[in-house]
Amino acid sequence: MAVSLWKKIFQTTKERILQQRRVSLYNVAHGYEEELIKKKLQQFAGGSINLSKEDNGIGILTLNNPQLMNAFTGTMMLELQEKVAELENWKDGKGLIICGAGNTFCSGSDLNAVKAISNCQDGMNMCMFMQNTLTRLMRLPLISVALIQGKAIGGGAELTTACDFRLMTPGSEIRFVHKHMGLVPGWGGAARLVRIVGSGAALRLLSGALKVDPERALRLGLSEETLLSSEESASLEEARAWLSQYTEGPASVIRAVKQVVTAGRELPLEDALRTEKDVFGTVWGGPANLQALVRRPKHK
Ligand SMILES: CC[C@H](C(=O)O)C(=O)SCCNC(=O)CCNC(=O)[C@H](O)C(C)(C)COP(=O)(O)OP(=O)(O)OC[C@H]1O[C@@H](n2cnc3c(N)ncnc32)[C@H](O)[C@@H]1OP(=O)(O)O
Repeated sequence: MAVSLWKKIFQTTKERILQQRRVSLYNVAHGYEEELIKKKLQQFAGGSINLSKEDNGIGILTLNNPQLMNAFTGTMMLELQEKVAELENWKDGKGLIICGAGNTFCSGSDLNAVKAISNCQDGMNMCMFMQNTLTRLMRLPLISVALIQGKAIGGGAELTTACDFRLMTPGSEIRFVHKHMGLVPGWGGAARLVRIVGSGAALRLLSGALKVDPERALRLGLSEETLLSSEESASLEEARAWLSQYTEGPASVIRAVKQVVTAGRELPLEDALRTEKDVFGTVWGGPANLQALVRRPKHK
């Protein structure tokens, strides 16, 4: 009886944590028509989003449309949503690196597609589609890093803010060019940028459409580190090594760490505390905890 009650409580907690992660910001109640925009996006094909899941629990997500500086075509937006869903179901995952093919990050949305869907309804639906996807990406229980080589422009700059950390290669730049396009960020990039660099710096970056080089990004706290190499595979190796400092250890614990930080970042204090309690319950008395109690490590 007691065992089945505990099982039920544990199951409900787990479901609650999972639900919180997958919940979409927008649905029909907001006038969002996902099937409509998916059909539209399908018409603008090209490029791909590639995901490789390594045995060490690190995923590498590559934006692959180098002819257009990895601009997001419609089908790439759809593929990104699919890959995020795949990562949500990857129980052994601990970390994620997002990078671009051809040694550049991403130049935002494909301007050819944007021109064709420049009416208000399509624009709103595309905006809600990308916000839903990038919010799910941000909430993945994986420690995520944007590896910025070359240029991260417009929506590409926004994508970097959906990651926990940004690493830049020498000579790379992040630039919110939206103002020059008569726009503001619409993929959630402004809201996230304010939380990363503060409202004053965010206002300067957006209203000036300023180029952010690695030095400025470090000063602003937008980037964690400037890597030594700007060569494609060497910088990926550096990013892997950087991330491994934080993903060392059992997946259950690393994922739990990300979950409590996500709750602290997003929820009002009391809700964050409750989530922390729920997540704590998933690791307390778990294998890693029991093994540590046997080993009794000294943290000198
Ligand atoms: C909310 C998101 C928002 C939205 O649309 O809703 C945005 O993302 S707005 C921002 C959209 N992006 C841009 O305005 C970028 C425009 N492109 C550039 O500024 C430059 O191409 C740059 C800085 C990315 C790269 O410059 P570079 O000199 O290194 O290369 P090229 O200009 O020769 O580019 C090579 C080739 O790629 C084409 N290209 C680049 N970006 C895009 C794009 N976003 N959409 C479509 N095509 C793009 C560029 O036109 C060149 O093709 P070519 O046939 O040789 O002209």
